[in-house]
Amino acid sequence: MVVEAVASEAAAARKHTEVAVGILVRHDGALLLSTRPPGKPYAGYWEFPGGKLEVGETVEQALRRELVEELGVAIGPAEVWKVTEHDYPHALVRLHWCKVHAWTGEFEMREGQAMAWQQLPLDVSPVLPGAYPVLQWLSEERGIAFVPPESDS
Ligand SMILES: Nc1nc2c([nH]c(=O)n2[C@H]2C[C@H](O)[C@@H](COP(=O)(O)OP(=O)(O)OP(=O)(O)O)O2)c(=O)[nH]1
Repeated sequence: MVVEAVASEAAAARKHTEVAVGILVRHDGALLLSTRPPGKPYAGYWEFPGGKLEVGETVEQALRRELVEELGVAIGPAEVWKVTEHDYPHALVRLHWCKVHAWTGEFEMREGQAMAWQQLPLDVSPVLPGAYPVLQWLSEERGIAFVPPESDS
């Protein structure tokens, strides 16, 4: 159908928003999640810390900047582990996921978020649907089943 063809061309032409995301892993394996601040799309949803790349930034640079801005911590080395995409009504995002095992500084919620160290399976919800694939992989690494909630996707 013509309308569908036009819609899919529009989707194909839609520009990706590049996002750096940090999976902070504590010595006991717990993962850091925080809530999205008021005023942003999906406010109150749980997510891994991170944010959009600014012009000229690498993923690692953006992640380092975002974690200082949001949490007040300086991260050690961060390499991209997985890259995923999610098509939200507000944006088509490409998520660059980095596992981070070292950081310095005290956690300070600089944007009024809540934070929680979580073992898998998570006991916080709702979680941003764009994070489901990595939750699946992280769960597989630990031999745990992950079932994405159907209502949020
Ligand atoms: N930080 C983060 N973003 C995620 C995750 N999963 C997921 O789909 N996203 C999406 C949601 C947003 O569309 C995008 C991140 O953009 P953002 O608006 O939070 O970034 P930002 O802090 O740079 O925002 P801004 O205030 O500068 O606009 O990535 C996740 O686990 N963590």
